[in-house]
Amino acid sequence: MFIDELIDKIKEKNNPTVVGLDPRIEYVPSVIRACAFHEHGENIKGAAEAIWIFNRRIIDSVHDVVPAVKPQLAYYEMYGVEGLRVFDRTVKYAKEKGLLVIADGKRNDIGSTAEAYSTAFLGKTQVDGGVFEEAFGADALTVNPYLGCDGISPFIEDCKKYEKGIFILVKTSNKSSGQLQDIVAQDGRSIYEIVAGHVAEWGQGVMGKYGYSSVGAVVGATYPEQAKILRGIMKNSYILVPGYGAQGGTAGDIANSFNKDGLGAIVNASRSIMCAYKSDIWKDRYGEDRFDEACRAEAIRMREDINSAI
Ligand SMILES: O=c1ccn([C@@H]2O[C@H](COP(=O)(O)O)[C@@H](O)[C@H]2O)c(=O)[nH]1
Repeated sequence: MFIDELIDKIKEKNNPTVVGLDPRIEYVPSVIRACAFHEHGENIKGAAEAIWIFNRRIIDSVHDVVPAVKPQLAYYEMYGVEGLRVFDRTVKYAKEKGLLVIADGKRNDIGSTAEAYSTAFLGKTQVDGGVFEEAFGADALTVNPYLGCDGISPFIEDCKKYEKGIFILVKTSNKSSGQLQDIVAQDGRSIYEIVAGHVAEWGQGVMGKYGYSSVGAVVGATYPEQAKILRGIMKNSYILVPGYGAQGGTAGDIANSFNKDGLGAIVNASRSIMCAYKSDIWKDRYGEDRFDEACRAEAIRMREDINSAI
């Protein structure tokens, strides 16, 4: 099941972090861009090709360091159909390299449409006469809880049926997340605490061998105090922690998302890894041409940083 596989890989690599693949054409080194534009034209197709090569080289450089990657759908959808093709190739390539893939799509809708979203990312699509085929075939998906439990159930059913995982938004890392999530709504509890209670309950039917559920939560690194409360409410839920690095979250900030067993959370970094070759730490050692080596160096630095804090 997803959560056991994730924990096995975290243990094997001694690394509770995930590399976010949120590519923008301006992150791609100029030589790769020029080559792709020359071959495919200076258009969306050329940009998509350049991004694919960028992603592939990042995956090649970090696949033995991290347990998983987290491509964010928006960065592929912005290149239309060509971008979605790159998303698909990226998912397949990462899996070939032994990585788990967490698709960050924050999907949901009314039950029937949630079911279609779940089929697209976690389940199998019925093609013809009972033949089923994986569409995107991610290992896990981020999910929005705003529609309530009938929007969540289809994803949980697919977690059970296909051994997949979901991470439900509980307390997001952005500045205005408190505008709705912090509203005190019931018995002195905030909305994020109430959602966390549901996440804990929804996860009960999908528990793995380590005592964690394949139904996890998203809690931003930028809210360490809230993370402490949430860790207490969702004792068996794995927490996906975005906001480390580019958004200012530090290793100290993420410590509250972990349990005493050193498990319970996986920390994401996207821009700080993808653009490591431009950072003050690595730019003098690795130029544009060696951007992939800079990604690897930053992924290793992040692993050490996080491990030293938990
Ligand atoms: O609360 C949330 C939920 C998701 N994200 C996503 O994580 C990455 C963060 O990227 P960085 O470059 O490391 O800041 C991105 O895909 C977000 O959409 C989040 O940041 N906060």
